[in-house]
Amino acid sequence: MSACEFESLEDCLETHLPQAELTEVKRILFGKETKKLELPACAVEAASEHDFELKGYRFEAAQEQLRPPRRIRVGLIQHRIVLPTDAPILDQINAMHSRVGEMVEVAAMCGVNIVCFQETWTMPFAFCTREKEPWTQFAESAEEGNTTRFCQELAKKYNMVVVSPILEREELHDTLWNTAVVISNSGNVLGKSRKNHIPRIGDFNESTYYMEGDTGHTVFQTQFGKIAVNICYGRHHPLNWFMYSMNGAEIIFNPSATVGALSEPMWPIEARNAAIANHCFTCAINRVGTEKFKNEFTSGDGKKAHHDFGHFYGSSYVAAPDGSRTPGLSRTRDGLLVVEMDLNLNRQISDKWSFKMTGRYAEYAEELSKAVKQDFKPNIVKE
Ligand SMILES: NC(=O)NCCC(=O)O
Repeated sequence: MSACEFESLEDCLETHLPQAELTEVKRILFGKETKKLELPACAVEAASEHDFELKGYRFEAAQEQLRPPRRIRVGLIQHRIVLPTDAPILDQINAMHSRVGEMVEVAAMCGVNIVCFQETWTMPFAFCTREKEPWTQFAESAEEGNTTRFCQELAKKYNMVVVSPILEREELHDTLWNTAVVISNSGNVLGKSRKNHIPRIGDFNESTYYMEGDTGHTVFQTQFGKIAVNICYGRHHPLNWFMYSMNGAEIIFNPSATVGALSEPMWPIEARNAAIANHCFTCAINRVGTEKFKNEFTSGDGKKAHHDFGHFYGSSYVAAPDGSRTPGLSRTRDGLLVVEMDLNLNRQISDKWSFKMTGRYAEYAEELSKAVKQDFKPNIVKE
C-alpha cells in the first residue's frame, strides 16, 4: 500500500485492535477521550452529497461556580486542489472558492463560530517548482482581494469568524507574503498574521517567493475568543507558539501544507505539545492530495527530476490543553472537522499544571539576550 492510499492511523487501529486493547491504546496515544459531537442530519447529508468527510468532537471542561461555560465551535477545512495546476489561474481560484464555499455552508449548519482554511488555500503549493510564473499571479491583497471579499461574504452570511490563509501581495511595494487574513463575524477584516518562519528544507522553496512576516505575534480578540495564527513551519518553533500564548491566545490555528515523507511523524506531536505547554487549544490543518506540475523540477538531492511534491497527508486535528486530542481527518479526502470546546478548560489546566506560572521567563530572557550576541560564551563547566 502506498502512503497516499493509507486512510488514517485511527481507522487502522479501529480495524485491527480488539476493543479492550483499543481503549488502552487510545488512552495512551490520544489522552482523555473526546466525545463525538452530534451533527445535524442535513449537514451529514450535504457532506456526503459533496463528497467530503465530516467529523465532530467535543472537549469538555468542569462546571465552575463563578464563570459560565465558554463553549464555542471551530471548523477546520482541508481539501485538495480542484482543477489541474495548468488551468487558467482565475478558474483555479474560483473553483477553490466554490469548493470551500460548500464546505463552509456545512460548517454553518453545524454551528461553527470560527472556521480556518489550510495554508495558501486558493492555490496549488507550487513553491517546489522555483518558477515564479504563473504562481506569483495567485497573490492577492489581504484587504481588498477577491478572496478576502469572498470570505467577508461568508463571514457575514454565517455570522462566522473566517481565517483565510493566502499568498498576499502588498501592492504598494509589490512585496509578497504568506498571510492569514482574519475576518470578523461582522464581515470586517480584523487584521492579518504573516508567516514568520520560512522553511529551508526539501522542496519547500518558499524563500524564493515571499518574505519572513513582520506582524509579530498578534492575537485577535473575536466574539468567540482570542485567536492567533501560527502558519505551517512556525509549528516547529516552540517559542513561536509561546509568544502567541504570551499575548493571550486561547486558540492557535496552524494552517499548513506538508508532505508525508518529510514531516508526518512530527505532525501529531508538535501542535499537541504546544497546546499542553501553553494551556491553550491548537488546531493543525493540512491539505490533501498529490499536486502535479507541468514542468519537472529537482530537489537538489541528486535524485531524478519529478512532477510532484509528494502526498499532502491531511490529518487535521485539534489538541486541548489537557493533552487530549481529536482523531485526525482522513489522510486522503477533503474534510471538515467540527470541534466544540469550552475555553474555560485553558485556565482550569493552567491552575492544575501551572506551566506558565512556573516558567522562569525573566531568567530565560536574560540568558537568551546574552546567547544571541556575537561574543556569547556558552555556560559550560569543564573539569
Ligand atoms: N508549508 C511549509 O512551511 N512547509 C514546511 C514543511 C513542514 O513544516 O512540514
